[in-house]
Amino acid sequence: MEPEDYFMAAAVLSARRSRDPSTQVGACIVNQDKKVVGVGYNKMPNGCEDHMPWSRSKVCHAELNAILNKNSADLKGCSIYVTLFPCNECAKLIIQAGMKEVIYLSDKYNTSPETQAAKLMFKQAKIPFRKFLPKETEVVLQLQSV
Ligand SMILES: O=c1[nH]c(=O)n([C@H]2C[C@H](O)[C@@H](COP(=O)(O)O)O2)cc1CO
Ligand SMILES: [Zn+2]
Repeated sequence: MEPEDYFMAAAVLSARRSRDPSTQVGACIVNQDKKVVGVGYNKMPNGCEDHMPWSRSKVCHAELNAILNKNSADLKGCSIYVTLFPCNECAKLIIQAGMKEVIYLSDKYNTSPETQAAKLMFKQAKIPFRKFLPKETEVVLQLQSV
């Protein structure tokens, strides 16, 4: 499997854990040695899952969780693979963490002010973003031993 397909597949798989009924988002952070250093998905804050109805405003975004889950000292020079273009709040985190590029799958909220603000900030911070172009468009997982 191509490394980039693997990284985006890790983001897609992570998104599968999200309990957001409308949009499941996954993020996978990769360092300059092409090692995965953090993954995350959009979820309620720990311990709050059972006490609140699902609410978009209370959720921790996939990018935030991937950053907090990092297993390296810092994220300087890392790339982030995301299944949805980051919002303005996540863009700030990505910029401040010193990441070097953003690779996204969907840009379905392209016209929203949050996405527009995120793109503006990435441009100003000179962090390139590009749409992911897979080598393989489908990954089949077999979880049963034969
Ligand atoms: O950067 C992001 N990261 C992220 O995790 N999300 C999550 C928050 C919500 O749970 C969901 C968006 O919900 P909706 O499609 O209903 O607006 O995606 C959304 C964005 C950008 O919109
Ligand atoms: Zn966000």
